Amino acid sequence: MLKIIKLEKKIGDFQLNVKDLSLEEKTIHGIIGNNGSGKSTLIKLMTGLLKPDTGVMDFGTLTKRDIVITAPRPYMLHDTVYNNLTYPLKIRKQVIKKETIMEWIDRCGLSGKEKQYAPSLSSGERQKLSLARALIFEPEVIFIDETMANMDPDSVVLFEQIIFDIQSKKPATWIIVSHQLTHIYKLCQCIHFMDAGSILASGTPDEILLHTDNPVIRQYLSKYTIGN
Ligand SMILES: Nc1ncnc2c1ncn2[C@@H]1O[C@H](COP(=O)(O)OP(=O)(O)OP(=O)(O)O)[C@@H](O)[C@H]1O
Repeated sequence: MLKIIKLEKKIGDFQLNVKDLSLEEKTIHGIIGNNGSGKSTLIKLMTGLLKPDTGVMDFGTLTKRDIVITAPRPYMLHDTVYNNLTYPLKIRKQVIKKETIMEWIDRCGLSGKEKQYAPSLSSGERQKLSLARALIFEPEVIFIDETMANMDPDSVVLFEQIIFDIQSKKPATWIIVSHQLTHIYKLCQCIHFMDAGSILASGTPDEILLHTDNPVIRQYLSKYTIGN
């Protein structure tokens, strides 16, 4: 279990205040909520990119090396697509097999682009590469902050399949921030709704996305059609 107790962070006028959040491991979690509700701030705190004012985060025996976060506008190393994929393996002193790198390039729909300068990729392609770069070293916990927002629908489905494939073989813990609710509904086993810096509700996709009585969540959902 990844546990958070009384986590607080003030940034300007914004106050994050997560009293108690427990995330079951080897499960796919979604974090949803309106713009500015604190989703990115929460996962930046959880991954150590931001320092909390107060609070306890207990991730058991997991260390920073087991955790990865991908951003909506991912940073690309000033190098080739291929070398962007070898980097996470190098820093973790893992074996680099050309075959594995090429497999990931193919798998995420970047075939033929291995020698391309990564910063010259399109925004959707950069998101695909950043996800491949995050997954290639088989992390225990993966935080995805709207990293599929610029992908075309086929690519979103491709990554959904990659995620399901990983879960069937060597399950990881996923925390996915997204406004793509159909995608969240399909993927996640547990959904957490954020409002004004706090977790307003947690539950199954059906409880949160289909059958909630909460007026704030209903208002948020009223803009969406959740389906295939
Ligand atoms: N460096 C900063 N300085 C001032 N305010 C900030 C800073 N970083 C975040 N905030 C504010 O904190 C609030 C929460 O931001 P956050 O990015 O966590 O929201 P979010 O739920 O991820 O939103 P979105 O759905 O738009 O991505 C916002 O109101 C934002 O303007």
